[in-house]
Amino acid sequence: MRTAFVVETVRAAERELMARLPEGALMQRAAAGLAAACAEFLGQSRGKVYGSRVVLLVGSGDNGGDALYAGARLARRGAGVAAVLLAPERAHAGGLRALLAAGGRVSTAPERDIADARLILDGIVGIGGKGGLRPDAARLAALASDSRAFVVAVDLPSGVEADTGEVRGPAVRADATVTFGTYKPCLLVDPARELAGAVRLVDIGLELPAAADLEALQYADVAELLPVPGAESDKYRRGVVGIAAGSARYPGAAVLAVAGALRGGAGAVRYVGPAADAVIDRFPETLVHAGPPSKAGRVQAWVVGPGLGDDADRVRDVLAADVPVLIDADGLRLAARATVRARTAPTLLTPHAGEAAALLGADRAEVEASRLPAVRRLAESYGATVLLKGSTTLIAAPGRVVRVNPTGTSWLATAGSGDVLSGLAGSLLAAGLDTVDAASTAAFLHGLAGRLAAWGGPIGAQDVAEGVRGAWREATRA
Ligand SMILES: NC(=O)C1=CN([C@@H]2O[C@H](COP(=O)(O)OP(=O)(O)OC[C@H]3O[C@@H](n4cnc5c(N)ncnc54)[C@H](O)[C@@H]3O)[C@@H](O)[C@H]2O)[C@@H](O)CC1
Ligand SMILES: [K+]
Repeated sequence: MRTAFVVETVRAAERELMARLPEGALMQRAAAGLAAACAEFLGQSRGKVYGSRVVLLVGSGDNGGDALYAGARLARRGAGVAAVLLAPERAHAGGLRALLAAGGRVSTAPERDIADARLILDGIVGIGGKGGLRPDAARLAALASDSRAFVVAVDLPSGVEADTGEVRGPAVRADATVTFGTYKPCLLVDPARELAGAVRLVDIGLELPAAADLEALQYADVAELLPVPGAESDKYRRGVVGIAAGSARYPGAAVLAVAGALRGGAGAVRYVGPAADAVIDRFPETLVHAGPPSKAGRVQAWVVGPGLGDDADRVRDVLAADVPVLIDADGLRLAARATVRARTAPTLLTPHAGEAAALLGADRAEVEASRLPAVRRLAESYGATVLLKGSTTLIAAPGRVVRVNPTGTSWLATAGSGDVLSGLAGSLLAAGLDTVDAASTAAFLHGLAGRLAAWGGPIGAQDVAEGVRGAWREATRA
């Protein structure tokens, strides 16, 4: 599991460690890791450290100190290093001395130095940043982001909100971020994540609490969670998932949800609704039923909503079932909050940003700008697990660590792709995973399937569904 911690927790762990180490030791560890990563970045772009022009953007805190010490190390290896000091009298004194002693200099022409640089280190602010970047810092951030240089953010891109991933004003756009001790939430959650580039973690020996503030499944976690049929399995023991989706107007949503469900590990898929012919045509293995969901026969989990139109009765009937229910698309509009809260079996909501905004009474843009607070709020207000779809899909449940999906791809932003995801997650629920595991495993497979299917080109929702098997294989092989 990849984990991230908020600033307060990182600070506490740093204090605890600093008390046991000689003064400055922690910063030296950080700077050494940072310099090594920079040397590698310089090497990768077919050059070398010796003779490379490096510019340090130095704020007045320890983030600037890291940049200065790392710059000193690069200068000792022959790089031409210039430091742009935002507040010369408050720059980290030890770091500046080290840089000058190693042959580095203070820039007197920042614009020219930045334009000539091959590598820029953003040491403007780290976890001590408060509010939006001040104007002089914002100007440097813009110069660096627009430059031809490879930009390395120190700890995090200056200007982003460390704990939430929000970006409220100007910020550095980095090609890579070298972060210390642990990931911070902003390195995993958009819009900040997008500004971080490739993230490198430098171990500085922090001891962090067992419960993270944010976590992301890795291949090994997914492999462990995915249900594998045993010798004693039959279709009922593997779980039956019910799909209440589709309408005369939108039969395709039913087909796609079933397509996802068939690849999600349940032993059988039961379809209930008016699109049975379309479903059977495409997937003859589906069990279909024309009456209300409660009369369809036993299922271990329901998916309700994709392409449902205004069929509130079907939603009400499904919500009355005493099994886990996934609510998506039209179902989200039709499910009363009080009904969801009153359920005793688990509920999983899977809105995209627009649907989440409608449920929260907020703006879509606001939800997209602050995904992490939004998904937490929604989970609390419904007393349910919420999977918020988007550029970084998040999964929250009351009392649980929020999960972020690491496998997304923008090619998944295609019609019907969400229907496949809901079927897939519903199938995993029926197979016995809890709501958080089912949602995060489904998002992981779905993202991977999208990537495998896309290969850098456009895809449709059917391609994603067909990619799930390959994704499953890849996840369990690792
Ligand atoms: N505390 C530790 O033990 C370690 C800290 N390290 C580094 O230290 C950083 C934290 O250092 P600090 O606590 O000094 O804080 P920062 O250096 O992150 O930021 C504080 C400084 O930035 C300025 N600042 C704050 N908000 C600003 C804004 N909106 N616009 C412009 N300037 C702003 C402040 O005036 C202050 O001088 C970490 O991110 C990391 O890079 C590492 O050296 C590892 C060890
Ligand atoms: K920074």
